[in-house]
Amino acid sequence: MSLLEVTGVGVALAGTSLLNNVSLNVGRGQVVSVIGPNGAGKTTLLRAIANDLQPHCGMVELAGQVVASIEPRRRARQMAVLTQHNALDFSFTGFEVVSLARGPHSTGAAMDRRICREAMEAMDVAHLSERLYPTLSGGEQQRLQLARVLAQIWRAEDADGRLLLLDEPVTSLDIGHQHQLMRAIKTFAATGVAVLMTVHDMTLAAHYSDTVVVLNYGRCLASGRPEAVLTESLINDVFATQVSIVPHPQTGKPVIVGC
Ligand SMILES: Nc1ncnc2c1ncn2[C@@H]1O[C@H](COP(=O)(O)OP(=O)(O)OP(=O)(O)O)[C@@H](O)[C@H]1O
Repeated sequence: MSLLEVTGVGVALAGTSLLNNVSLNVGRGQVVSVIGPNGAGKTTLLRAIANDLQPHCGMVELAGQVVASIEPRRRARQMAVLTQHNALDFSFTGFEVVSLARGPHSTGAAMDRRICREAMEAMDVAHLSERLYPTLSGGEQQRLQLARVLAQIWRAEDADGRLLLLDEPVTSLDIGHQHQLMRAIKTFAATGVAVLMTVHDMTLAAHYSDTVVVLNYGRCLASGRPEAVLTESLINDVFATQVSIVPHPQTGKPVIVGC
C-alpha cells in the first residue's frame, strides 16, 4: 500500500467541477510531480489532499487513515504543505519563521533549534537566520519557507508516514537554486517521505521525479515514469503548443524545449 492514496476524488466549488475522479498514489521515498496548464486543478488537488477543501466524492488516505479523520496536531506532524503564496508582513527573523514549523511538536527547545538549523542548511538559507523576513528577496523568502516545511516533518521518529506537499516550489528561484532545491527534496524523500509537488518546468519534473501525473480540466490524463508520459504529442495537445523533446546529453532524461 502506498503512503498517500487518492482515490476517485471530485471537487466542485461555486457550482463548477474543478476535479473529476482523480486518483494517484505516492509511496514512501517517492517524488511525484503534477503538471498541467494554468487552471488545470493542480492547486485544488493539493488543497483537497491537505484537507483544506472537502471533496464531494472519493477518498484521501495517508498511511491507511482517512486524512480528514486524523487529529489536526498529529496531521501537522505528518504532513507539511508549501502553498504558492506565503505573505508574512511581521518583522520575524528568518530563524523565527522556520521555528514556526516546530509548533505541533513537543521535542524541546534544543532539539527544535537543531532541526531548524539543519533544515536551513539544506535549503542554503542558514545565513539568513538573523535577517528580517520582509526585507528578503522573493527567492530568499521561498527558500526560507521551504526550510520551514522541511523542519515541520524533519525527523522520522516524530511521525510515522510523512508527506510533503509543495505547490510550485521552484517559482522565483534562479537555475542554481532550482536544482539545489530539487536535489534537497530528493535527499529528503530518501529518508522515507512521500513528496507530491506541482511544477510548471517539465524538464525539472522529468529529471527529479519518479512519477509524473498530467492533469487537465480537473482530470488525470496520464501517469507514469517521466520518459513514458512526457511525449511531444501529449504536451502539444495538453498545452496547445509545439515542443521538441531531446535527451539530456548526460542523463538521457527528456529535455522539453518550447518554440
Ligand atoms: N474558490 C474557487 N471558486 C471557483 N473557482 C475556483 C476556486 N478556486 C479555484 N477555482 C478555479 O479552479 C480552476 C483550477 O484552479 P487551480 O488553482 O487548482 O489551478 P492550477 O492548475 O493550480 O493553476 P496554475 O497553474 O495557474 O496555478 C481554475 O479555473 C480556478 O479559476
